[in-house]
Order: sequence, then structure tokens, then C-alpha cells
Amino acid sequence: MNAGIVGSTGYGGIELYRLLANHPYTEKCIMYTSSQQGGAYSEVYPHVSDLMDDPLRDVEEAEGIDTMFIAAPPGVSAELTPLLSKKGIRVIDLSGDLRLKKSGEYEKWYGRTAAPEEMTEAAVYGLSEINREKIRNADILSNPGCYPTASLLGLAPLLKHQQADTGSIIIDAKSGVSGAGRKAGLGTHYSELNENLKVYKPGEHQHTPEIEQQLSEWAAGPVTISFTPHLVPMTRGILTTMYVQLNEPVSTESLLDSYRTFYENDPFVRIRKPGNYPQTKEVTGSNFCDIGLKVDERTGRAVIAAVIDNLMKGAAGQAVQNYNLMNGWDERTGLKFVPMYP
Ligand SMILES: NC(=O)C1=CN([C@@H]2O[C@H](COP(=O)(O)OP(=O)(O)OC[C@H]3O[C@@H](n4cnc5c(N)ncnc54)[C@H](OP(=O)(O)O)[C@@H]3O)[C@@H](O)[C@H]2O)C=CC1
Ligand SMILES: CC(=O)N[C@@H](CCC(=O)OP(=O)(O)O)C(=O)O
Repeated sequence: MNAGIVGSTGYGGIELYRLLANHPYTEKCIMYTSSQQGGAYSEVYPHVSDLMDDPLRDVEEAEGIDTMFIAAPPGVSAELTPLLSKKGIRVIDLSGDLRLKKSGEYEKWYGRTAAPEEMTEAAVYGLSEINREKIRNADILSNPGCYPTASLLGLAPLLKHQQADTGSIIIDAKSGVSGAGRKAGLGTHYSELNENLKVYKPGEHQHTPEIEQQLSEWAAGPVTISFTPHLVPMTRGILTTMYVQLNEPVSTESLLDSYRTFYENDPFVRIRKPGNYPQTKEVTGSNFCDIGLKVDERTGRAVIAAVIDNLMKGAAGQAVQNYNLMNGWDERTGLKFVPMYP
């Protein structure tokens, strides 16, 4: 099986290379660029010297590829996916281009022209644990956003079991700076970021409709959330802390039991014990999503904490998990990493 990476020079691209280089069923990995054709990949990333010195190529020349991973800014996949599909190449898109199904939503939140409707319709939303059966048959896979992955995995059991007051959901999210990509601007300059913490895009972040779309499907009715992301001075990691009013009283122990049952066949979701809340460092470099929670009996709210590595379960890791499912392989193939610690 041969794979290609569009956007290979970015953070999502280099993380995909790290995974595919060790993937037993991927013979070749071809690296594409829109700006640095001809140069060796190891010139962009010297840490892969002697491992990947192949020249970077132009995607227009793509051939002999079975699956193309697209890890490029918004708008690229909307244009490229129809062309690749026509060539019979399966697409796994890490951007937000194919995630929003409702007409007008992409234009509203991303401020640009949406992909052709038939592409968005054909794209399967790749939240692996929830959509496994559809993913197995996908030719176009839309990989979830980093914040939506942590938020949705943390909320799925409550929503699917109709235990949540769906008008009450607050998601307070924090991300490491690699989430902004390699070419991020001034806001990610060391001296702006170091010893600092800030809110950005409260109520207007592009992942809001993606989370609402999935929650509404589970709740079988419209769900509106309050979603506030924060930028944290660390390289990798996302922590989402979610506050949900419960419909009926339930104990922490019993809610944790129902989460454990819900995810019992999902090797990458780990549910913590009562009183144990996951930390971003505990999943770094791995494809795990770790979840801890407490029912605050005083307020009747569940407080749920979910952590992921934004470049792994939030991007390249989940993309490879979906690649495995699409090819009928064990979904853990090439992903059996113990998290890096400390
Ligand atoms: N970073 C993260 O944690 C996550 C990122 N994502 C999404 O994945 C995508 C990639 O993000 P990330 O790797 O962080 O971003 P980066 O900015 O690090 O890299 C993006 C890469 O895209 C390439 N690119 C730019 N313009 C074009 C173009 N017109 N055509 C083709 N390629 C282009 C660039 O490489 P070159 O100039 O060589 O072509 C660049 O290296 C984004 O859509 C992002 O939103 C999703 C989940 C998490
Ligand atoms: C820290 C940080 O800046 N994170 C990025 C995540 C972007 C992303 O993943 O964008 P799409 O999934 O929409 O392509 C952001 O908040 O915009």
C-alpha cells in the first residue's frame, strides 16, 4: 500500500510521516509540497536525515498512491479531493473542509467557499470510536478537528444515553501551540506565549458547529453549546473540561461505570478511576484519549475532563486509525505507542 502526504512540511504532515514510516502495511510514503518542490524532505526536517531524504513532489504528479492524507490549510482539500477521487485515490482529509454537512455552515464559520456538496456528502466523519462501521467503507474520510475529538469523546456516553440537559453544555478547552500549525503568526511567538494564557475566539471558533452537529445527532434535536478555546504555553496537548447539567441524579461511580461500558471495545479510550483526572502529559505522543469525571452533587452537574495529544488522536493518529479501519486492518496497527513521559 502506498500513501501520500499533502502538506507534508507542516506539523500534521511530519507527524503523519512519523506514523507511516513505522506502519507495517505502508510500503511507500510520498511527500508532497505546494512550495518546496525538488528539495529533500530531510532538508525541511533534519531530524529525519537518512530516514526520509526523498525529494518533495508536486501533488499534480500524484500517481501510484492508494491513499492521500491531506494535512493542509482550509480550502486545499475542497479543491484537491475531487481531482484525487477521479484518479481512484482514497482521501483522508485532516482539515475542516469536509466536516460540516449543513449547507451554508462552512461558509459562515470558515469564511470561504465550501467543497462541492457531493464531496461533503460522500465524506464520512472519522470519529473512529463512534463511526467505525461507516469508516470501513469510506473512500473520502473527513478526520475530526482536535477540539471536537476530545469534546465529543468526553460527551458521547452522556448524550447517547439522554442523560444531559442539552441546553446546558459548556466546553472550556485548552490547547498547546502546535495546534496552530508550523506557520502560525505573532500570537505564537515565544515571547507572546511564554508565561501567558489567553482565550481566543469565544463563541466563534470554527469547531463549534462541528461539535454541535454531532451532539445534535446523538440528542436527536438541536444542541447549542458554549465553547471557549484557550492557548497554553506548551507544545502538544488538549484538555477539554466540560460542564453538563444532568437530567437525573447519578453518582460519580455509576457514571464512570457507564463510560467504561460504553468504551469497553475501544482500545484508545481510557476511563480513569474516581478522583483521578487525566493530564495532557499522560497521553503525549500516543493516540489515547483519557477521560475522568466527577458528578458535583451540589450543582447537579457532571464535570468531565478529556485529554488528547492534538497531533495524534487530534490529527495524524486518528487519521492513521481511520486508514487502518478503511483497509480492514487492526485499528491499532502502527499506533501502539506508550505515551512519552515525562
Ligand atoms: N496542528 C494540529 O494540531 C491540527 C491540525 N489540523 C488541521 O490539519 C491541517 C494541517 O495543519 P498543520 O499541519 O498544523 O498546519 P501547518 O501550517 O503546520 O502545515 C500546513 C502545510 O500545508 C501546506 N500548504 C499550504 N498551502 C498549501 C496549498 N495551497 N496547497 C497544498 N498544501 C499547502 C504547507 O506546506 P507546503 O508549503 O510545503 O505545501 C504547510 O506546511 C489544517 O487544516 C489544520 O487545521 C487538524 C487537527 C489538529
Ligand atoms: C491552538 C490553535 O490555534 N488551534 C487551531 C486548531 C485548528 C484546526 O485544527 O483547524 P481545523 O480543524 O478547523 O482545520 C485553532 O484553534 O484554529
